[in-house]
Order: sequence, then C-alpha cells, then structure tokens
Amino acid sequence: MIINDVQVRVFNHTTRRHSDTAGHAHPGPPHQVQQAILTIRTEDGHEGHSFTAPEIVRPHVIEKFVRKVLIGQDHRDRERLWHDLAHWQRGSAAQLTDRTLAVVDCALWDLAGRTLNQPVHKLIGAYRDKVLAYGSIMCGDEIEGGLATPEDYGRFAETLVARGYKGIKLHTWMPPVSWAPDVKMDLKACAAVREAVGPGIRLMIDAFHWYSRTDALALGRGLEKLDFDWIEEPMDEQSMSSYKWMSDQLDIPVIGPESAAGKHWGRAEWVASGACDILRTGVNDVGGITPAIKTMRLAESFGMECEVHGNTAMNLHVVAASKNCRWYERGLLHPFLEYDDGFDYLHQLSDPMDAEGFVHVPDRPGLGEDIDFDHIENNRVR
Ligand SMILES: O=C(O)[C@H](O)[C@@H](O)[C@@H](O)C(=O)NO
Ligand SMILES: [Mg+2]
Repeated sequence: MIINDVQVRVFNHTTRRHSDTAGHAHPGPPHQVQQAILTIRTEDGHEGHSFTAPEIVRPHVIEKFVRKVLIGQDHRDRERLWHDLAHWQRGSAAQLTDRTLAVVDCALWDLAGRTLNQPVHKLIGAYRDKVLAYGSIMCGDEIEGGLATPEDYGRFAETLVARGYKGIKLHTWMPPVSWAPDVKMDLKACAAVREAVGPGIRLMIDAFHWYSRTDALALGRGLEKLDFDWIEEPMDEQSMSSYKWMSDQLDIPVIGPESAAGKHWGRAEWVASGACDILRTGVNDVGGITPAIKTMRLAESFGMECEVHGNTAMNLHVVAASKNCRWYERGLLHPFLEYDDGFDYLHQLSDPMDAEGFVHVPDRPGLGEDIDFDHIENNRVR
C-alpha cells in the first residue's frame, strides 16, 4: 500500500482538435499534441494512472510538491493526501494548481480501483451504471458548413438527435470569431436548434463568459421563450453577485460556477448566496474526484442538482456515483469531428453511448481507461 514511485511520461498523440487564442477547441487537420500520463506506484507492485497536459505535471511541480507529499504514504489515505497537497497551494506562488491536485487524486482513485479490481464509481458508492448524455457542441466558428450560422447549429442538432442524444448544449460564438459576442446571434442559434429538434429534446446554453449583466439578462429572457433548461457562464464567474442579480430576475435556471476558483468551498458560497439554481462541479475545476463528490453532496443537502463539467472517465465516475445530476457532458462535438473515434492512446472509448443516448460506465477496474501503453512508449517524448 505504500507509495514508492511517482512517474510522468510525456508522449505524442494525433488529434484534429485545435485550440484557438481563447483556448476554445475547433476542428482542423490532424496534428501531433503532447499528453502526459502520471503514474503512482506502490511497494507491492500496484499502479494508478491519470492523464493531463504536460505542464500540469512539469518536473518543478512533481519534485517540489507531489513527490514530497506522496512518497512513503499509504495510497488509500486519499482524503489526507488531498488535504496535504492542497495545503501546499497557498505557499506555492500559484505554481501548484487545482489541475495538479486533480490528476494526482484521479491517479490515486485509479490505483485504488486497480488494486481492488473495482471500478471507481463502485468504490465511491455507485448510484447507477449508465447515465443520459447531452451532446456538448463546440464553440461556434467561421468554418463554412461547420458552426458558422444558426442553420449550421440546427442541422448539427438534428444529427445529434439521430445519434441518440436526448439533450444538447450549445457553446455559441465567442472571440476570436470576428463578430462575436452577439446576444441576438446566440438566440438565433438557439431558436434554430429548438426548431430543428422539437419540444422533447432538452436544451442548454454555455455562452460568452464575459457578457454584461444587461446582456446576460437579455439572453436569459430570450432562452425562456425557447424552453431551455439552463443558462451557463454568460458572465465572469468571479462576480458572484452578478449571478445572484441575474438568477433573482430569471425563471430559467442559472447553473454555476464552472471555472470560478475555490473548489467545493467556493461552491458552498454560491449556494449560500443564492447565486445559482443548479450547482456545477468538475474534476479538473475543483481539484479531483474527492472534492467533486463533496460538491455533489453539498448540493444534495440543499435539494439542488449539481451538473458535472466535462467528459472523460474521471467525470463519468462522479456522475455515476451521484443521484442529484441528470447528465453526463459528452463532447465537445462538431460536424467535422467523429467523437466516437476516441483517442489513439486508448484502446476504446471510456464513455461509449448507446443509440438511446445512455453512456455506460466501464466496469474495468479503476477509472476504466483502456490504456494503450505501447502507443505511449512508441511515441514517448520524455
Ligand atoms: O469555454 C470553453 O472553453 C468551453 O465552454 C469548455 O470549457 C467546455 O468544456 C464547457 O464549458 N463545458 O461546459
Ligand atoms: Mg461550461
């Protein structure tokens, strides 16, 4: 049970996802991107893995913080190890981020599952083994036939319904798109999707994240006429009072925070202040599976749903171990990308979706990621 090794391997993989200058993903030609796998090993030969961007587990972070906390410790003490690592953040000069906490916590959960031959959601205490997914569409673009017009969104939504999705979330247009942001265009895209899919499909929006209060309110009021289920991150989430102001005036549920700092503590303040109607968590956003579960249970205590940000196995296990969330966020999706092709460093999808729109939690041990270690070694960078 004692941890005796922490290893980072960086490797190349091929993807058609490209990030724009604001960090939003869009389709493009295949290109090589570096990915990192963090591995935590124990004296008795067990290991757990988790993937992240290489900079999140760069040598400075691993040597100065992660190894110092983990080496020599009982890997089963996830709650104590999470706090021990989190306490290093304040004095880290902002070098130790919630993303690093998250990848370490996920590798520890994967290690526990692989050691006990159990999937993570069963270790947490499962609520279900499958969950409905909503199709989370990429941010809009200026690619002809892509997501450049409201009609493009409508056509793509029809494709997603045919694939089996029972819910769809639009990420609308944001800079660097030349004419974005534009509330009226956002509402045209939402109207085109509602027209295309009919009243039975659940719809949500995740809009430009820096609208003013008045723009965000206008967007929300327009969505109420289209029977949308929630409005997500239309303003800077650092202004919790702006969300309180907006949610006091809107009937459409306000969901958040996704990107605001503070982990489960900050999300407790959003609940206490009435700044949101649906809480939001995400393994990368709050520093791991451990705090994501705490956030989920916090929301449950207030009779609230808490929706989980992001795809991949780590978020799927949080959803599967919780009653008070309706969806798994499957994406990000685009007409020019085939999500079901997965990643070249995994033998199979971690979130396979059936024709009825249900994602089935893998019953493989740990996070259940079917890792292609040959790909990692054959494409190793360091
Ligand atoms: O702003 C973005 O980059 C996207 O919204 C992204 O974070 C997406 O994963 C999201 O917010 N989902 O809710
Ligand atoms: Mg979001």
